[in-house]
Amino acid sequence: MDSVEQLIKEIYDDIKSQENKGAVADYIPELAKVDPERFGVHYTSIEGNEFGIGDYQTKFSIQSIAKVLSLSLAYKYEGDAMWDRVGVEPSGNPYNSLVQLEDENGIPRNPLINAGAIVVCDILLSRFEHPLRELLDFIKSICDHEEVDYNLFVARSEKSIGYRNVALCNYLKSLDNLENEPEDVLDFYFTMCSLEMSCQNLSRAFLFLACDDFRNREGKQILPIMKANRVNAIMQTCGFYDESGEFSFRVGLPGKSGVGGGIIALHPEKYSIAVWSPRLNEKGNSYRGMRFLEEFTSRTNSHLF
Ligand SMILES: NC(=O)CC[C@H](N)C(=O)O
Repeated sequence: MDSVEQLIKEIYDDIKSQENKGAVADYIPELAKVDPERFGVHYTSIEGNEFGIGDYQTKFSIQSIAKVLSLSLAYKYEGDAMWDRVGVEPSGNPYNSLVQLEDENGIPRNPLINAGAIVVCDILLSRFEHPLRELLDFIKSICDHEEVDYNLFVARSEKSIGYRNVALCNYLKSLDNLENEPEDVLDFYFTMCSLEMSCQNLSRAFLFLACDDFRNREGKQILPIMKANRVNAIMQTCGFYDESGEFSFRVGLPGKSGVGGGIIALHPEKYSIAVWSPRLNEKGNSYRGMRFLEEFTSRTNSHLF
């Protein structure tokens, strides 16, 4: 463990001493207020060894990282029937793109782009009486009941400018791929994206996807192994939108980014690691997060390929 700690510290210090590039996502007014120089990393091994550095305990807006959690919950209950409504192919397009939906009859390419995540929200809305509470309980069950919550200021802030997501949602409805009213689905989507977690919360929470026989504190398995494997496969191929190939190439792990500047990545049967740094590259992924993880998997020789 010492050497992993040492390595994380070295890479962290090294990247911190270099110019920080990119820009904070300011299209969501609340997110524009975040200090762009925040930088945190937290590592959790499947044996439970942990190490954090920098702002690893500060909660931030996890945004699209939440899409993996809602997908896991929906897949757990809905099973393979959900793949009739959302695909599992990389889109090669930005996360909020509308272009493929018309050609592909309203079936989004995958559940990690906005259109696909909106369909997943619709599935949860139809299945549960209190879907937001259900999602939060699910997350608490995987992160040892730590304090995590939605930030309703961020949700409202996104709603005030969420025109593209309104368009996506209405379009899905017109193509018959939403059961609920677009307004309700969007409220759920924006609130889900407003979830706040720290790097420490995230790397602990994602162990259920890294570890085949993961059991939470109550001794429960969260997802059957084959389902967890498939969620990982979707993260590997679709977790970084039109930079998914690049992340696979450079970092070589399943992972997911969010416009709040967070990235979670995991190595099956070894560890889960979260990085937060709000400045984003032009594809909307954390500049330092990508750099850190590339260095980390190169120097630990844990690129999966
Ligand atoms: N990539 C992201 O994190 C995008 C999520 C954000 N809530 C949006 O829909 O624009």
